[in-house]
Amino acid sequence: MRYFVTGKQMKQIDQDTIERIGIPSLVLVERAGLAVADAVEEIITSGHPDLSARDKNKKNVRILIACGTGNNGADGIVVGRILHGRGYEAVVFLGGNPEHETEEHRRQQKIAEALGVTMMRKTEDLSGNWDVIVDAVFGIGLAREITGEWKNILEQLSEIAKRDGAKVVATDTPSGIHSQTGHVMGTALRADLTVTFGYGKTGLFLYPGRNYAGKVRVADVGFSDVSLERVGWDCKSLEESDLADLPVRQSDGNKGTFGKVLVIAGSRGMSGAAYFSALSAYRTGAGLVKVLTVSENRAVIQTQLPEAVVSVYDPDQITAEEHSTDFLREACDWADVIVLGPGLGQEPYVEYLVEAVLEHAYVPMVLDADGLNTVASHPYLTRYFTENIILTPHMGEMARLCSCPISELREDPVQTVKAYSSRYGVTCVMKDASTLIADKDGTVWLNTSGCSAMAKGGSGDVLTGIIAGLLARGMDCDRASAFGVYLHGLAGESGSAKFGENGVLASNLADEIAKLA
Ligand SMILES: NC(=O)C1=CN([C@@H]2O[C@H](COP(=O)(O)OP(=O)(O)OC[C@H]3O[C@@H](n4cnc5c(N)ncnc54)[C@H](OP(=O)(O)O)[C@@H]3O)[C@@H](O)[C@H]2O)[C@@H](O)CC1
Ligand SMILES: [K+]
Repeated sequence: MRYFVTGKQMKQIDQDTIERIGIPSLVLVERAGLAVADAVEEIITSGHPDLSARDKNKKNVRILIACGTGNNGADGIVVGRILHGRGYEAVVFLGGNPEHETEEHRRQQKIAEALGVTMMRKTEDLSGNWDVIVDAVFGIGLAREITGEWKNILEQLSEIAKRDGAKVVATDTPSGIHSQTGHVMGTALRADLTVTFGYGKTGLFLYPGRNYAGKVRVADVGFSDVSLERVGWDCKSLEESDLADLPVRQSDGNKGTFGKVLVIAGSRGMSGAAYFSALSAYRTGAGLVKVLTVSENRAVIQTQLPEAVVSVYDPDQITAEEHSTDFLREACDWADVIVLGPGLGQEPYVEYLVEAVLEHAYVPMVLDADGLNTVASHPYLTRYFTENIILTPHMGEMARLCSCPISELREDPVQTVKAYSSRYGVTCVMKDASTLIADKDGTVWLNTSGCSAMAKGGSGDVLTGIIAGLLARGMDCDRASAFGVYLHGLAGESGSAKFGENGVLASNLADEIAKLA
């Protein structure tokens, strides 16, 4: 499990480490600079074929370290000093008003001066022919939109990097990216690699920040989890080693042991969503899957997925009249887990169907797609929400549920999903390029697996089925959601490796999940 923090939390961790624990700031800055210098050298010697050929003569490798006036700049000066000491042509650019330089910054300048490191202040000198640019302009101290001189400098650095084909290594955060929201604050310098200190910063994993950060490496520079526990964190994130926590399949189990999933999905002329959810629930390990759908879909689903039990209804019989939905009560009683919504459509009867299921279900439920749209158009249905419910809206559906534009939801996505879950006491999976999951207690998971292959028809139905499968295997709503999203992303990655990001289909995702879950 990884923990991501906001810039503000990281500052408190800094403070706790220095003031309470007693590790001097000088030590932290030194280790931060060393971690970046090592990463730069790694790029020079391995990642960049042109450079490794010239590595025999380190003096020919030209590295620019662009430094701001804060402690991010102080880290940068350390990077310059270390690389200079290792024999590279490392040049430190000091930008901004010298009167604003921090104590650490001044201390590092003195050391660098004593060792003969080249330092310059004129922006005209930026235009060398650089192999690597180290961005040490702004870190977690970026406090406002970037304008004026710094905007010009960062834009100039972007152009120079492009022109020279230089690799850009960001120190802690790419300058211009908000460490909490991932927003571009006026302008930002795109990195190939970001070496971030202590803990991942949420903004490096949310878009557009994620695009600017490139590969992210978290370097241990001396912070301790003791400080993290005191200060708190913003989100959790699953990693491959967490898959060991998936429930083990009992060797003496039967199909009842592994849970019965009821998929209430599909509408006239629309059977695909029901099929993908049911297939994925089975592929994730559910013992028995029943699809409850309109009569017209019986034949096609039985043919596509003979393993599923298919039960049907006539939509014309579902009305506001109470007994018209009695069959739904019986179906709910049968299930250990319910999926409600994929491909249900938005005909008037769907409101009565959704209400009846929400009212009569006492087991964990994944509410998706048209189930969500129905709740958005009939907000009174939220009164049936319980902690057993997982909502899986994409951003458009979330905007409808919250009655506000997507742009507003993205202003602070972590807070958006947290506020919704806490308000209604549900688990909410807000699906986006970086999906966020929040439970009723305010814990947020940020998912880092997956790729653009996931943005395709049927992909959401597969995710719904995966989460249902994990619920059927006995996981709690919050963990089933976080693990489901993570596995879904991994399935996208392994599917892409076979078919390419353009070629992966929802059915491939369901097939890949079989090997992962
Ligand atoms: N001991 C430690 O603390 C450790 C810290 N570490 C490192 O320090 C970094 C945090 O350092 P930090 O707090 O000094 O902030 P930093 O990111 O350098 O930026 C502040 C400067 O930027 C300026 N500025 C801000 N926004 C601006 C804007 N829009 N436009 C223009 N200027 C703007 C602001 O100016 P001011 O607001 O004062 O005018 C100030 O001068 C952290 O990311 C990590 O790299 C590690 O070494 C571990 C130990
Ligand atoms: K930076």
